[in-house]
Amino acid sequence: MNCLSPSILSADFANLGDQIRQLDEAGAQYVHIDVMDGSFVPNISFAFPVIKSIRGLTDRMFDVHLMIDEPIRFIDQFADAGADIITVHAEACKHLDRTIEAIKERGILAGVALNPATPLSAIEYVLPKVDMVLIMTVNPGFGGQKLIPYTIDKVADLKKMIEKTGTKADIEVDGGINLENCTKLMDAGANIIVAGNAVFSGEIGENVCRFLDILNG
Ligand SMILES: O=C(CO)[C@@H](O)[C@H](O)COP(=O)(O)O
Repeated sequence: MNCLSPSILSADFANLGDQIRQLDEAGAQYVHIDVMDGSFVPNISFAFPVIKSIRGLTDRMFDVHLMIDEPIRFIDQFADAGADIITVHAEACKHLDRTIEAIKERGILAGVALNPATPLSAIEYVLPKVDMVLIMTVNPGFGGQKLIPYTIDKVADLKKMIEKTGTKADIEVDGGINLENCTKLMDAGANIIVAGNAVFSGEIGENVCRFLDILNG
């Protein structure tokens, strides 16, 4: 199934609750929550208190993307705050396998993310253990960037790798995705589309519906 995961990094934080309700009512299946620590990426966003405070507003999947160093230190807090899926960066974990196990021990879904320049071989051995692979289509840290074209080939290569190994991970893509380039990523094999600016600029409900029309073919 193809799903939309709007990134609330691009939301109006003064009206966050209302904007999350708009996503929910329009049918977005996931809420993408970007956590940044100012170390792994050159920006700082928000963390547990914000996630906890919006958890009661929707039953949609909370898709928590940790752009933080050594995320294993905080898995329990993010699970307690209400994450349904926690995605960690392969580049940020000294012990990636142990970190994935720590997420799974909490009974939630585990994802692994790769920066644009990181080869797929970095996740070869953990692929059977994860529920989702997140291919960054921009360098992480900021919303509103332009998609890096070579990442589309990377998605296609990941799709082949998943098929060849008989594994079942979803493929999520994130960064610079809009109504114009979204189909290319789906054709390459992505089935979970993250979009920030393209959802939150203008009329949120209408933007979600336009994405869902594309995702539903
Ligand atoms: O993780 C990130 C950025 O690091 C993304 O989730 C962006 O927040 C997506 O925003 P757009 O590129 O779609 O505006």
